[in-house]
Amino acid sequence: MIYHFIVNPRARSGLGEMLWKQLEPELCRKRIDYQIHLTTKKKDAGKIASEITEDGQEHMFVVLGGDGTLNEVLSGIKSLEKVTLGYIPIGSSNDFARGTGIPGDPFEALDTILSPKRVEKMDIGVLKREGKGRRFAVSAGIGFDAAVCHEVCVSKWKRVLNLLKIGKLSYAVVAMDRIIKDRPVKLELTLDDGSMKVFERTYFAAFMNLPYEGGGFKFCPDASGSDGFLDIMVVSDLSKLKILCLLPTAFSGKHTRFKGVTILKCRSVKVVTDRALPLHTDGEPSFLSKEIEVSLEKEKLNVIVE
Ligand SMILES: Nc1ncnc2c1ncn2[C@@H]1O[C@H](COP(=O)(O)OP(=O)(O)OP(=O)(O)O)[C@@H](O)[C@H]1O
Repeated sequence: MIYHFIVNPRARSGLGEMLWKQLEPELCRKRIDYQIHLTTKKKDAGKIASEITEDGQEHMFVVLGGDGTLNEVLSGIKSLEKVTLGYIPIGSSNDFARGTGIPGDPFEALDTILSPKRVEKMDIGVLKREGKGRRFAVSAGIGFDAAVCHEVCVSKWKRVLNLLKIGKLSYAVVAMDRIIKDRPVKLELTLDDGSMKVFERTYFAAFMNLPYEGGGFKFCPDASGSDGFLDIMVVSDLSKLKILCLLPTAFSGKHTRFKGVTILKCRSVKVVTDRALPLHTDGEPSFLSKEIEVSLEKEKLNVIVE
């Protein structure tokens, strides 16, 4: 089967193009049958994936980019179960690779794809708002973490820190700023078992398919991309000072000990807030909303993990 390489040359401020130039000779040397699809702008990766999968046949994709490019590819795939995905992580946050165990080194990741030992059937999440769905592989969120994604996308910090090779710090820098500015909301969760949980002063809720988001925050240490469940983390009823203390401990997953951090598991959840909040899927910001539904797609995606 032909390998479709979908490459974001602009990932990590231009590193994508440089790495592709280093990896391509390896494909030629190994006489791999491949086709290259370079993105030229936002949303291109989704269009490419959609066009390739339109024929309803099985396909092999290799995504070279960050979590954002991977998310766009997911959104374009017609039938998830007909695609086998290899991933070469070169973004600034790389939470998909971190959460699945895909090698962080691009050459090692390419070797894994070309000689796979394990292909996992992975859950893919979907966030629905006003009847429209957006897929995610890592996480979706409402509130503070989504506001951080919005701001990282427009802030100069990510570009500057990427150039210094510490791009993942951009989330931490912007997070500090948002904590100071954001106001809490009332949040109601209705889980698929019928139970309802109400949180009076909520800063954010993260719906995690994998353990990490935001460049290494281990928000749901027990999340697994193949268990058929979403893990939810709600941060509520805490002072801003406590949130500031809590965030660094989330890098190791120790934040779950704090009173005010609630972890839940479900297959689907309805979310209502008393004020419209920003949303994100895999760090890609989307609209503001007061009512969303988060669940898993019925079809699973075949992901080369080892
Ligand atoms: N050729 C392109 N030019 C400009 N933007 C692009 C291009 N291709 C993709 N994009 C956009 O760039 C954004 C970020 O890309 P990507 O996720 O690959 O890298 P990153 O931001 O460095 O990594 P991460 O998402 O892990 O932080 C995505 O939202 C995507 O839509």
